[in-house]
Amino acid sequence: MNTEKFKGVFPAFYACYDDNGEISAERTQLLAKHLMEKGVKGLYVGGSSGECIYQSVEDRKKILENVMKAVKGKLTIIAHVACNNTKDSCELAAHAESQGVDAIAAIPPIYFHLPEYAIAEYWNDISAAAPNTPFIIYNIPQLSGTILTMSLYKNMLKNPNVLGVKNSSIATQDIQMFKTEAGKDHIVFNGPDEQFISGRAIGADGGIGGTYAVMPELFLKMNEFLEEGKMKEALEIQNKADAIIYKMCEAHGNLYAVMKEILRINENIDIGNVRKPLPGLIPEDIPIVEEAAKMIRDAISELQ
Ligand SMILES: CC(=O)N[C@@H]([C@@H](O)[C@H](O)[C@H](O)CO)[C@@H](O)CC(=O)C(=O)O
Repeated sequence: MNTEKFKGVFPAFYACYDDNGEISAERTQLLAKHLMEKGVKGLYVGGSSGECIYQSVEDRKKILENVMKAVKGKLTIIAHVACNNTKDSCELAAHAESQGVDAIAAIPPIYFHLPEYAIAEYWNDISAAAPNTPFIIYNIPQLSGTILTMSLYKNMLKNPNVLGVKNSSIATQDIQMFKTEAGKDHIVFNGPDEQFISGRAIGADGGIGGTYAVMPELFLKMNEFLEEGKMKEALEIQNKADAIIYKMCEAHGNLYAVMKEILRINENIDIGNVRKPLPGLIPEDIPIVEEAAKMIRDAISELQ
């Protein structure tokens, strides 16, 4: 497998809605082009930040098709396809392959706590529906309720299409364990943006993050510094990024609602609001959002 194209900064793509809350093809393409111009390596489409759990199969196909149309093969595209049932997930996996994505990804099944052999079967069924596309396990135990154990990972590595893990668990040590187990020709992505540099330092090849899209410059610069061995400089930016994330998390509205508003303020890009039941912004959130938007502008202007 060519793993080079998976190394770097991958914003988790946001759901782009029109003013009625339906998927907007135009706004999806606009955001994809905007991020491409910022110089990111690729996009992670249809994950948590993409509000996948609140979208229909048709919604998700439409988003991916428009991202593919916008980037025209110039970015590495990873499509998250899990739908919480095997049939729909396989349909999205086959669709993603037909669109020419670089990899597909999937969380484990949620709600019922299934035995590991059933989780492996779920992932392998999805992978088999896109037989010519690498498969990435999305480990996000705090949301999915399932931990990617080493025994489950070892079992999954028997599938030659398994490329690695997008690791959103909080312990960075997990990154090291997945990396060591699978070896050089596999990939591990850092999930928590708050510890981008720690994840990269312990072995992550790149990062997929929900907050990158509002401040790609900061994550690109951190990545650059890390590649040059400049840890002190990278840490300085990480501290600023973390302060911004904590500020954004102060709002009553969901983090994605905050970030969509920040895109409007800082970039003049309107991708609509969040879909219910995610809470939208309330008037009291506006000063918080404005402050976070300014913190982002300041941090970018301070980059060397
Ligand atoms: C729990 C969670 O949502 N984690 C995010 C982080 O990027 C997160 O938004 C960020 O670290 C802020 O807390 C990502 O790992 C999720 C992600 O990349 C996705 O949208 O699929």
